[in-house]
Amino acid sequence: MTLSIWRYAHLTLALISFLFLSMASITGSILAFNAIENNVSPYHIHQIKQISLAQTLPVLQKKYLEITELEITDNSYVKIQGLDKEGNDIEGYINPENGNIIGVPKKNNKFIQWITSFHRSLFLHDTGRIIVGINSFLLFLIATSGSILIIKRQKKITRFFSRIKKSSSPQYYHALFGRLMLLPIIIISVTGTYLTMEKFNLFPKTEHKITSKQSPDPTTKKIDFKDIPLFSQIKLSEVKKIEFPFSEEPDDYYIIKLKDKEITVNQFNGSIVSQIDFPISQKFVNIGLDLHTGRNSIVWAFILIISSLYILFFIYSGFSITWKRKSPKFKNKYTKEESKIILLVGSENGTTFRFAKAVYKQLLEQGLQSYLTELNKYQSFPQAEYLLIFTSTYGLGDAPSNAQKFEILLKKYPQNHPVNYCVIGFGSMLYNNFCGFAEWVDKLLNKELWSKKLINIHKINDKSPVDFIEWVKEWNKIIPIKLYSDTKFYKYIPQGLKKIKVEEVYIPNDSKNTFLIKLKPGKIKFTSGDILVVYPSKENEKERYYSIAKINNNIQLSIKYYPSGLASEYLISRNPGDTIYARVINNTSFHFPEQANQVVLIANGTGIGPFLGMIAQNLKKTKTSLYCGFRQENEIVIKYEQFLEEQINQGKLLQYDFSFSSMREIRYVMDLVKRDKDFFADMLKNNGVIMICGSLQMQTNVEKILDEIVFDKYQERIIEYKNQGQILTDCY
Ligand SMILES: Cc1cc2nc3c(=O)[nH]c(=O)nc-3n(C[C@H](O)[C@H](O)[C@H](O)COP(=O)(O)O)c2cc1C
Repeated sequence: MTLSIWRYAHLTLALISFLFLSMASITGSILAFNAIENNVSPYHIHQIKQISLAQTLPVLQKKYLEITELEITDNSYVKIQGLDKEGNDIEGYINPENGNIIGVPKKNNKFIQWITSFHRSLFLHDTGRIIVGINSFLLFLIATSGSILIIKRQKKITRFFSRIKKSSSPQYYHALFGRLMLLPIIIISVTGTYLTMEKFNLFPKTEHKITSKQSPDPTTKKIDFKDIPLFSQIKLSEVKKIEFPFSEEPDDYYIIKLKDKEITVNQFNGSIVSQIDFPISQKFVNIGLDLHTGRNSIVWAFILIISSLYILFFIYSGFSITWKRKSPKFKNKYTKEESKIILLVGSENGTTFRFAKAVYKQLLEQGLQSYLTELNKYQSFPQAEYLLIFTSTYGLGDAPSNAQKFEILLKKYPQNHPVNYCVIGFGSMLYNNFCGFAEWVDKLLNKELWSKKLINIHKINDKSPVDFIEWVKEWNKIIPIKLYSDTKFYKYIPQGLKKIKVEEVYIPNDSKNTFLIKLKPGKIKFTSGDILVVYPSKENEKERYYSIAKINNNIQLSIKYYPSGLASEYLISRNPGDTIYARVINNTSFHFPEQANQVVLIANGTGIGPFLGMIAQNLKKTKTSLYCGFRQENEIVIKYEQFLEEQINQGKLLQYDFSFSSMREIRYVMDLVKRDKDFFADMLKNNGVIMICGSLQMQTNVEKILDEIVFDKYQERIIEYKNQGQILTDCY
């Protein structure tokens, strides 16, 4: 709830100001670029902070007949006006160390003047300045609300700069770069706001004037500049302008305008005649201008350019996040209020949606008012006559993510009239809980007083159109609304498949229970932890997911062999040189953590597969340990051991430990974790990362033990570490 308030605040502020901010960022980056140009100009005096007036003025006095004015510009150029030894007028930029003229002042570049005026006031004078000031303040609020969103995302303020779970989504980059650019953007916005407020005199401006009683003595001989103590104290960087006395009259003085005061100095004895201290707000204006424009530092001006460009990126990525959130994945023709047939879908990877959409399309073709949505969007459907549930199952018989709220919503929104329902479950017979979630949904609906079961639950194994047709036939028998009963209407021809060459198939002599296959990836981009989706037949939509190890730039898969299993049977009978059809899924949530100080990899069985690649790719030599459980020590395990020993010798792995569950002493990988409990508790406490790959049962057991371990030692819960991205899992 609070998250959405901040999110809406962040979005609303961005919506109000994005046009202005885009223009201000573009013009701001041009001006910051101009500041760099000015800084590298030969007229820019870099030692301006070291040279005093007592050094410069005598040099000028010697070189020129008369100096009327000396000015230090905002770009640290030293400019003089006066007469040369021949009595000719001079005006130019000088080198304050030798007094030589090094350039003639030019009029400001028209384009830069135009950009400056647009940046400051949008060519709207005072109104424009007010708009600019307000929008600068809005930028400050956007940065603040964005910071709060990051704190909420990271759970704790102290984790503000901790690792963000990597993904290729715009959210990830928005948050990642948002944190980096936060400080400069806050500085830009605060100084922008301050400078506008100052312009409108919103701060008190009391000047403090001190006048000396001492009257000048015209008979005294003029003393040398270098002997005037005040002139030795004042550095050129503090000066804005010096007006020299017109004549040798006693009441003609040096008027020295500094950044924070104006001093009138007696030309004969160098005493201070009067001093006006500018208000403190003037000092802040100078600091504000330095920070807002980068006029005095190339590095800061460069940071300002980068920040301005990032503001443009944040506008783009922010709107793309909102667009993705708001834009419906699917547009219904009829509303849920008027629809008679409601199709509710639970799907993680979209295949179940495909079947539901194929049915939905046919219903629309027959002019039937139908409505298709996710199970998480369940509510009351006032006109519903039929409720068709299509859902897959994940985890250990759990709901896919877009169906997790269904049980609560079902209780919350009882239908107010009888509705016929049927459930079509999508799952895989390879799992113990085949279509477990669909069964649960069927049970829940059955209990509702308003529900009437139309057809018994149908279970579809492995997205099989043949299985689906069985349900269609049953439906067609009972319901007058007819659906196509040919598999071709429900088949899916996978797109974007790549041909990949087989390099080697390693089948151990003692057991082919687990085998390795090496593939030549060609130009495909991938890394260890990504997923290879293998299609045993190009025309067939059946697919299998395998976790990739990247070793010597090849794809290596560790595969469990299922006799007569579609994909494992297919892969084990490949020969070197054969090609297979596959595609890579970029699985960013299970990549080796780049920034972790320590990583522990935990696996069982073929779960070791991606870890072999991650270890081989550990060129940074991050402290990495591996714990793995197998049934017994056999040929493939010895092959793994040999590989891991090599990695230890190369410094890519610290240590590994294997457990065996069918040897004399029965040990599971959980037992190894329990044995090294202090090590696990401490490494998590010290921001280490644990990666788990293998069976879901092993994941559940390991997480349970880790939970006990961190609770015993530090009274913490494992869920917190999971939320912080310190426990990464890829189990099946
Ligand atoms: C990690 C994982 C866990 C799964 N768990 C189960 C399960 O417990 N029971 C089951 O019947 N199917 C399970 N499946 C299979 C999916 O439910 C099945 O592939 C389904 O067709 C996917 O549909 P979807 O693409 O719409 O999400 C699992 C699949 C994966 C990848």
